Amino acid sequence: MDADTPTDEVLDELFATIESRKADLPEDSYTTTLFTHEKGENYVLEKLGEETTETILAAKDDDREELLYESADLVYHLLVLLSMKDASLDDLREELKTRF
Ligand SMILES: N=c1c2ncn([C@@H]3O[C@H](COP(=O)(O)OP(=O)(O)OP(=O)(O)O)[C@@H](O)[C@H]3O)c2ncn1[C@@H]1O[C@H](COP(=O)(O)O)[C@@H](O)[C@H]1O
Repeated sequence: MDADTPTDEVLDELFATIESRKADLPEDSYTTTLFTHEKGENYVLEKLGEETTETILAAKDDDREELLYESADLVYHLLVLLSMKDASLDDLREELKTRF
């Protein structure tokens, strides 16, 4: 993924990168540390809890910049969790579509 990626493709690119890290487990990757952590998926669940709290605090502070930053952290960790559980971004899209 790079800065030239069209905005509407960012989530797909990010999810593809996460899937690639899951397959290859390169050493210098934060995503790899999530897939290989000694606490297993519990570590990602903890991170999701932390990022959720930080997102809520940013909203309560009316800090738009921080809200977007923490929301991005939250979405990234959620996508890692979906990948870890062998669910995909398309599965998420399908679920959302059933609610239209
Ligand atoms: N989108 C992300 C992304 N969002 C958050 N993070 C990491 O998630 C961690 C968040 O944990 P913390 O909140 O503890 O981080 P922190 O900076 O100490 O604290 P805060 O200021 O965020 O509260 C940080 O280490 C961030 O770098 C991410 N790490 C990777 N990605 C994407 O994943 C791709 C692959 O990354 P690697 O696996 O590292 O190659 C990258 O190209 C990015 O596109």
